[in-house]
Amino acid sequence: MTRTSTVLTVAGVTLISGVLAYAVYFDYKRRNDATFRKKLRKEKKKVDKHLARSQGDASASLSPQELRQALEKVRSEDMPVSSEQREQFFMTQVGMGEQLCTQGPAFHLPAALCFYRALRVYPSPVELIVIYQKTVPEPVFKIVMDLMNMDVKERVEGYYSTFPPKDMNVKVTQRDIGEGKRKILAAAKDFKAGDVIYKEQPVVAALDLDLEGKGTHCSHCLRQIQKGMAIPAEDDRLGAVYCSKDCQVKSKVQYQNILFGSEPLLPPELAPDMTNHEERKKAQEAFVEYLRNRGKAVPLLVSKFLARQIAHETAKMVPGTSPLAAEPVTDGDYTLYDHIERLRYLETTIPEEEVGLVSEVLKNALPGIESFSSDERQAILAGKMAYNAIGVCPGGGRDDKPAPTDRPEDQERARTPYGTSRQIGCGLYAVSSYINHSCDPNARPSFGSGTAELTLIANRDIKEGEEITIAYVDVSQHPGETPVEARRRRRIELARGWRFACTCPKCMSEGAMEANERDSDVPDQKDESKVEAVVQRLEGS
Ligand SMILES: C[S@@+](CC[C@H](N)C(=O)[O-])C[C@H]1O[C@@H](n2cnc3c(N)ncnc32)[C@H](O)[C@@H]1O
Repeated sequence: MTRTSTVLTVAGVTLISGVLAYAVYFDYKRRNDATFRKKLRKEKKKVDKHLARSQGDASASLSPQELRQALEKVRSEDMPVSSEQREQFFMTQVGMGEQLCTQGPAFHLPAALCFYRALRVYPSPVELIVIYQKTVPEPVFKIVMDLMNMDVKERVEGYYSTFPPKDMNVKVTQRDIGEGKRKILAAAKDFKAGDVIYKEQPVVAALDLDLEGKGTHCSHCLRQIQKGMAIPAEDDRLGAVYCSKDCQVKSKVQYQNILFGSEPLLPPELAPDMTNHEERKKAQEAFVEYLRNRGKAVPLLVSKFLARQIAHETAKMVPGTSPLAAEPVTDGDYTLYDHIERLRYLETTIPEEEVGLVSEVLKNALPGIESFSSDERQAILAGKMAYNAIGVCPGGGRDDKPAPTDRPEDQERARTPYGTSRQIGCGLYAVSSYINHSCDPNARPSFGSGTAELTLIANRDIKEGEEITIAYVDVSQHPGETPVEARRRRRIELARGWRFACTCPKCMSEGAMEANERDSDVPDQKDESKVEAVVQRLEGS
C-alpha cells in the first residue's frame, strides 16, 4: 500500500462514514487548550531532535519568516464550505502532498502546505496528526507541526488584539501589582459621567432558583413577564417560560433541549437516534430536583455553558442547524472555549453527585459526550462562574428574595454593587469578567432593558487608558455604620466571596489612616489563603 492510500484509508474511515458530532469536541478542546498545546510542543521537540541527529535537510532550515509567509498564504485562502467540498478538498490536498513528497527536499514545503490545508478542514486534527506521523516523511511532518504550532500560538497570543471588539470602547491590559501582574479592563477612549461605555449580552444567564419555574421571569433573558403573557417551553423539565418566541427559540437551540428537552440532537441521517427517552427524562428530572434542593445558580450556569458549547460545535458540523445555535459571543474567529479559557477562577470542589447528574443528562442527550464533562472540567467551570458571574438587578433589583440559610461563608455570591440579595439572577459576561473591584468604582453595571443585557455606565469622567472598575459588593456606608465598620463589612464580603483582600485606592488610603486596624484585618496580598483565616477571626470578634 502506498503512503497516499494509507493516509486516505485511515482518515477516510472517519470522513466517509459521516462524522459523529461529538468527536470534534475533544479535538477542538485539545486544539485549543493548554494540555494539547504542551503536547504539540513536545512532539515538535521530538521531531527536531530526531532531525538534528539525521543529516541536515533543506526543510529543517526554514526560517520563521518563511514559515510565517507560508502560514499566512494558507490562512488567506478560501476554505471549502459544505461537507462534500471539504471532503473533496481534503482528498485532493492529501493526494497532492503525497506526490510532492516524492519530488525531493525542494518540494517539502509545498508538500507540507498541502498536508496542512488538509489538516485545517479535517474534523479530528489530533487523529490526523497521529496518522501523518506514521505516514508522512519526517522532514515534511516537521514542517506541518511547525505550521500548526505557529498557527495555534498566534491564535492564542492574538486573542487580546481582537477581543474585546473595538466597538466596545475598552481593552484588556495588564497592570503591575508588585508581586505579579493583574489583568484589567481599561477605557479605550474618554468617557463623561453618565456615558454608556458598552452593552453586553451574557454568554449564559440563569434566574435565581426561587424564580425559575414560577412563570414570572423569562428563563432565557431574565425579563419580568406580565401576568398571563408567559410562553411556556414546549417541553421542559425545569418549567421554563419565556417572554418572547425569540427567547424560546434561542434557548431551545442553544441549551434547553440538551438539558431539559426531549428532541434528538442529531438528525437521523447523521446518527441513528441513540437515546433512550425514558432514561433521558429520568436523568433530567434528577438534575432538576438537585437544582431545586441546592438552590444555587452555579450548577445551572455550568450546565447551560456546557450545553451551549455542545450545541455550538454540533451546529458547525450539522447542515441545516439553526444559525442561532452557533451564534458567536463576539464577532471573529474565537469561540466560547477561547473566551472561558482565559478567565481566572476560584479553586473549588463540587459535589460528586452534581458531576454525575450533569454527566447523566448530557450522556442521555448524546451518548459519548459525558467525557466532555469530567469532574475536573466541571469544577473549573464552576470556579469560573463563581469568580466572574455578575448579579442581574434590573431597576436596582428586588427585595423579595428569600434570606439565605447557608452559613455566611457558604453563601453564593455574584458580583453586584446592589448586593446579591437583590438580584433576580446572574450571568457570565465575556468582557465584563475582566472588570476589577473598587470600593470607589468609576463605573456600574445597569440593566436598563429589564433583561440580562448589561449596560456599563460611567460613574464619573474616565480618561482613555484608565482602569475601569465596578463594585462587586454594596460599598455604600449604611445608616448607623461608621466608616470603619463599612470598610470592614465590604472587605469581609469580598474575602468571603472571592478570597481577596481589596487593594483599591480607597481601601489603601483608609487603611493607612487606620494603621492599627489594618494590621489586624488586612492580610498579606501575596497569600490570599490568609484572608479566610482573617475572616474567621473577624467573625468570632
Ligand atoms: C473577575 S476577576 C477580574 C480580572 C482579574 N484581575 C484577572 O486578572 O483576570 C477578579 C479577581 O481579580 C482580583 N481583584 C479584582 N479586584 C481587586 C481588588 N480591588 N483588590 C485586589 N484584587 C482584586 C482578585 O483576585 C479577584 O478575585
